[in-house]
Amino acid sequence: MTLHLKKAELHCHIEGAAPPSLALTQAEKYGVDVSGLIEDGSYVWTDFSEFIVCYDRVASLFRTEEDYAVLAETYLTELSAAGTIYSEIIVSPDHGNTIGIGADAYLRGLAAGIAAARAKTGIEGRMIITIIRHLGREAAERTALYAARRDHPLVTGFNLAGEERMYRVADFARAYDIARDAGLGLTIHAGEMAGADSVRDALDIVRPSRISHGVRAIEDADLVRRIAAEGVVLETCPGSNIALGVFTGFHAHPLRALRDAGCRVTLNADDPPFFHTSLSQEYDMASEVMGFADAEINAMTRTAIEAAFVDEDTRATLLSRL
Ligand SMILES: Nc1ncnc2[nH]cnc12
Ligand SMILES: [Zn+2]
Repeated sequence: MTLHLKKAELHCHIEGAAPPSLALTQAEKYGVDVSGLIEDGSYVWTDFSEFIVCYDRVASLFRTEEDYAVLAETYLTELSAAGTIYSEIIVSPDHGNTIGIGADAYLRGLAAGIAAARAKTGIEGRMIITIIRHLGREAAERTALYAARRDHPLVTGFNLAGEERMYRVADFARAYDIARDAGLGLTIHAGEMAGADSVRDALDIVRPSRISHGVRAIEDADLVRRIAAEGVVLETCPGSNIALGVFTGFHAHPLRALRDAGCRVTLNADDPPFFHTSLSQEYDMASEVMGFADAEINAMTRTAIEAAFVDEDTRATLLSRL
């Protein structure tokens, strides 16, 4: 168990953090039939494409500012109970538009949830606006412009999620230029469902300080050396990778190999209940199955705080709490 360890998370999609029990409550509230979506208390999907469909169906059960406030507060409160002092949630204004409340109300709700959790528990939270790869370039640039204009103190970063096997990183170069010019921290999903080329493109074109996943860089030793040399931080999510079949199990996951090669690595839960995990379970697995000592896990937590998209005063305060 790692309950005694402080924790920090850089990578959790907020709709992907909704427990099935909360999704069921939402479905009842809106009279939505969830057969085929939730069975025996678990989300139903079999591969990445189905996972994305399932994710979008769950997201559609959150329809008001208050629904989003409850979701963020619930998740962050649970994280705090496991010793977590910092969390970046990945948020998607496109979902706010899809459900009809609009991006502003969507972010307002999430921000209220973050503030409520902080007031109750002290956990610090930030929002990373994501563009969604399979929605294409125009939608991405629209969302990037929105992120650049939306000068909210809790919105501090920019990401690209969705189907990595669609489009090329170059198609999102302008969206990232907009986000970079706006001063947002940059990270990008790469090296999860696609291989080393995708990670190399992400580094060349986006020049991010972090990569979401990045674990398939292990397929190319030169690329691993480059990630280590450039100090790019990997937001690894082992449980997610295993659930999605990227690796066959924890014994086959490259977290340790990447760390031993000098890459800066962190532990994250991605979409915890979809992948039957949680941040504390990722820490437990790192300790009990992957064999990392407490000091090595603490180093990953410190790396997360060092790489967090926060102002320097907040970073210093968080580091002092470790
Ligand atoms: N693991 C993941 N990869 C890409 N896009 C996602 N959106 C939600 N979870 C995701
Ligand atoms: Zn992710």
